[in-house]
Amino acid sequence: MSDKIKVAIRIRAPAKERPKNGAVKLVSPNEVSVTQINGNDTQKRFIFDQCFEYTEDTSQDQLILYQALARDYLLYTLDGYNTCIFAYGQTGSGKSHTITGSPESPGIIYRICEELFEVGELYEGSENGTQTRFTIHHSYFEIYNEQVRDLLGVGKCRIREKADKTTFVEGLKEFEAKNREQILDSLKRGNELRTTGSTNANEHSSRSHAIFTISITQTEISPLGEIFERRSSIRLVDLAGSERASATGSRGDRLKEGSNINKSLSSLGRVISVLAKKNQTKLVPYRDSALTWVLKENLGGNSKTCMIACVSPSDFEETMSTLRYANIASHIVTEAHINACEATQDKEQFPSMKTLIDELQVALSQLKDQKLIQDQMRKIKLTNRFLESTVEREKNLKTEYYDQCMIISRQRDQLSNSLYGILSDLSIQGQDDTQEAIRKLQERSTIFKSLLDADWNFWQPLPTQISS
Ligand SMILES: Nc1ncnc2c1ncn2[C@@H]1O[C@H](COP(=O)(O)OP(=O)(O)OP(=O)(O)O)[C@@H](O)[C@H]1O
Repeated sequence: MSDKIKVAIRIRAPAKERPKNGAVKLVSPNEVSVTQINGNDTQKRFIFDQCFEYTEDTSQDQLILYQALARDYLLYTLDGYNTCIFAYGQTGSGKSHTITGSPESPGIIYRICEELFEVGELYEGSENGTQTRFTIHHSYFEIYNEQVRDLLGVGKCRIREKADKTTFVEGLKEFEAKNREQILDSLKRGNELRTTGSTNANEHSSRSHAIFTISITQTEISPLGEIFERRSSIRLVDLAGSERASATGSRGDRLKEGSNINKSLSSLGRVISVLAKKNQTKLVPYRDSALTWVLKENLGGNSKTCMIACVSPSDFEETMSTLRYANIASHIVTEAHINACEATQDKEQFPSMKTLIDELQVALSQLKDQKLIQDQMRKIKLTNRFLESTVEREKNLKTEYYDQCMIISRQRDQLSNSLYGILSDLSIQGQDDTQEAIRKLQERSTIFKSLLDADWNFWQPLPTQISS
């Protein structure tokens, strides 16, 4: 799909250190006027896709810019397009403020991270049997004095060309991120390593071009095991600022850096003007600088790209130069397409994903078996506890019965003694007392029998039936 590079203008809040020879104003949401304050008050007007003015509430300004402009690029990326937002402008005009910002006044990267994971959670999961997985990676590098340096990994990297003529940074480390904090932590670490320096125009001036990339892989697996994959990335580029040595007061290293920055921005300008010409047949000089070589696809290939041109409200010459540059860029057309591949096209990956599904199914059935064993273990433990309490109860019962048995045995002894006494009496006293002795004997024999019965019951088997 052919797509024009979108160009937006952002007018920053006035800064004390800036010259006051111009007045940049918003005429309408897509038009700015620049007036030169030189007695004649010459005015020029420029039309762009969108224009943003400053207000007293910096944080609110950041939110408005994100919602009205940058969010669309996150959504395009989620649709599967490669996208890029780059901030261009003179030094101190608010590029880093726009791209990164600060925790108090978060810029585009902060806000993208916030929404990316929220949206990721919504997309992920299962619907109609189709599983969707989201994987997010990020990388961060700078181009300083024409050298590429990984800000998250170690050392220098090289820009290489692939067989399909796209370029990539060889050796650049990509890190997976599971949440917003992991990306923001990398951003903080990278910014601490990024080359900055102090100039007359900006106390914390970026002396390198910084490129932060978030890559998203969305994998959908249908119930039949077919795989549909989208891989896309969003590049957030904070360019070093164009500057005039006289304005920045640079010397020594700062001067050398400044000259390299200007060279690469001029080369970006040349690439932009070649690309902006309709039916251009001229070779695009991407190789002229590391910056244009690495941004090749974003400027003239498969990418939806947005340029945010940052300007100061009162600096006539610099603002005019930025707006002219932006105006040329607004004519560039890129060819963005959704980076998706279906299972049928992705034959190499298909068998490996099928193997993965088979392995997952085996693991699942093993887990089910484990669950069964756990259930049985629980039952056995319960039965065991029940058996223990039954044995304990039996023990107590036996003790009770034993005590009763002792009592009975004592009573039986007493009874037999008494019987023995009666029989002795009988033999001593003679006939008259016989009747009385027999009566006593019968009475005691009844008691004796009942005691014997009780004794007999005691030896009945105990109730031993235990349910499992
Ligand atoms: N729109 C804005 N509102 C409020 N403050 C801003 C705005 N733009 C920039 N600033 C402030 O101005 C200062 C310089 O801005 P910033 O560092 O973003 O400029 P820059 O274009 O990245 O400069 P350089 O090219 O030198 O790195 C910072 O303190 C920043 O917070």
